[in-house]
Amino acid sequence: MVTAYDYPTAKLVDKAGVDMILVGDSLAMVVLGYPSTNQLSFEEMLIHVAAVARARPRAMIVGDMPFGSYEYSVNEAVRNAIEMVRVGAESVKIEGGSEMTDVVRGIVKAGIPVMGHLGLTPQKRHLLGGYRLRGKTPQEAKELIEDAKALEEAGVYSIVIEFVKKEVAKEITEKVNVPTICIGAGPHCSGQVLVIHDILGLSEIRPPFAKVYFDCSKAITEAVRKYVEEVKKGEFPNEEYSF
Ligand SMILES: Nc1nc(=O)c2c([nH]1)NC[C@@H]1CN(c3ccc(C(=O)N[C@@H](CCC(=O)O)C(=O)O)cc3)CN21
Ligand SMILES: CC(C)C(=O)C(=O)O
Ligand SMILES: [Mg+2]
Repeated sequence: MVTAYDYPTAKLVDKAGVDMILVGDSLAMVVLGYPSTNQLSFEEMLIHVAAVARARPRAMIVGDMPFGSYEYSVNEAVRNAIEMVRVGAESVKIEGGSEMTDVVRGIVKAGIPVMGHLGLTPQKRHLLGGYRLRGKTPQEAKELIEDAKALEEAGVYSIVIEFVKKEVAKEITEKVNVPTICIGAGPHCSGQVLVIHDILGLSEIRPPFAKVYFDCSKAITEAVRKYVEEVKKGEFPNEEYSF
């Protein structure tokens, strides 16, 4: 799984062969320039889910429920999940464990597959005390395993495990019967996910677990620098591009 937030990127990552495209709320930070994911509105998320859906990818589209769109009540969570599906999401992801089981049940009852998200849940970072590695103490490990079981029991079809000790992610993967999709939680998971801007070297804040596969930032700056230079020199547009 990889994130994508717009039409052309969705086309490109789908062509690369991913199984799932996550329209993550990381959109807030990597595309919209907000300081955290907490600033993203539900309306902004809908615009990006719709853009990805227009690419009609083969991969399944997972829409990340933004902060404030599923916490007030089960009713509001279901209403918003339905809105996500109306604009093109094929499943939704919500952050949280045992405390979110009623919301998971409600959304699944409405016919929408729900993906869970445990460990470092960025929307709750003030409560967790920052973007820190989770599952370091036996108590934290125990809670994560219990949360995973509670989510499975509530009906999630998969669980994202973010920035958790690899041994704990392994134990969760062994103890639940739904696939685990990990990010910064080691290799002993059913699948992996990364933020596309991290893969391409286009993010300012890059977590320690994100690998840059190709640094596009230099290529972009260089291409535009050349264009500026050619325009200033009067080399562009030349005959070929003039009509
Ligand atoms: N570009 C990007 N990639 C991501 O994977 C991502 C985002 N943005 N934004 C939303 C969350 C935030 N994530 C993050 C962000 C920072 C750290 C990080 O630097 N952790 C430090 C400690 C920082 C602290 O103590 O607050 C570490 O070394 O553990 C980890 C995960 C993962 N998610
Ligand atoms: C990193 C993934 C799991 C995510 O939630 C996001 O991109 O918002
Ligand atoms: Mg997210």
